[in-house]
Amino acid sequence: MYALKEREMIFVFTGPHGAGRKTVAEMSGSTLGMKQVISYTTRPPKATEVDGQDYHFISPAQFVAAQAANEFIEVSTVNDHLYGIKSSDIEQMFKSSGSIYLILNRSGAQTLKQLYNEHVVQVLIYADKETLAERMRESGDSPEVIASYLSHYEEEIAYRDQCDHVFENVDLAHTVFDLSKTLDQYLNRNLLDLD
Ligand SMILES: Nc1ncnc2c1ncn2[C@@H]1O[C@H](COP(=O)(O)OP(=O)(O)OP(=O)(O)O)[C@@H](O)[C@H]1O
Ligand SMILES: Nc1nc2c(ncn2[C@@H]2O[C@H](COP(=O)(O)O)[C@@H](O)[C@H]2O)c(=O)[nH]1
Repeated sequence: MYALKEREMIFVFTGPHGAGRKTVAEMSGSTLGMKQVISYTTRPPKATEVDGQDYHFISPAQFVAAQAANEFIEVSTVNDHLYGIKSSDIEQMFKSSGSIYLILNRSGAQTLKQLYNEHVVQVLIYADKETLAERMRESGDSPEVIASYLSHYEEEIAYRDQCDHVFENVDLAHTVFDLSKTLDQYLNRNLLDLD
């Protein structure tokens, strides 16, 4: 496992599927100069997804081989598909950025917190169930896919009590503004510590 240096920070975005975690994390991330660590998954790519950008899409056999070689620091199964993060990718990202972010479900967030403790800031992004269903319908998900994602809603929302910050994402610009301001405090705190 990669040992973090004193001022290195990991921001973990969690919350229910479709809440806008990816959208707000990318927007705040680019403003604040944070890099995303991309997960590996055995889930097939959606029409709009790009390999290496949204996920590293790999076969179940490739995933199992990487797991057997102890390459993942965290693995999760969602809707029968495997997801994981490689320790080497975290180390690589820290070579070019003092802080990184990941988008994970609650089990992934929990594992990162256990592994890296005070270096991890957990941020929960949410919207109400009907808003999420509407967003998923708009992006072309079938009723079955929507139902299967929403079946995790309560479980993901219940994690809010263990998160450092919680944002309801209704107005996108508003969420990104508040989020960036909050995360900037952690980054500035580290800069001040350097003085
Ligand atoms: N505040 C918002 N208002 C309306 N639509 C939004 C808002 N935030 C995000 N969206 C849209 O909702 C959809 C889901 O957003 P996003 O992919 O960022 O969610 P996510 O939580 O990362 O979910 P996923 O697990 O699908 O990656 C996208 O089409 C995005 O453009
Ligand atoms: N614990 C982990 N969760 C992950 C990882 N990569 C993504 N995710 C989360 O899984 C669900 C499903 O993702 P989807 O893209 O298929 O909708 C979602 O909550 C992701 O944030 C990971 O490496 N570990």
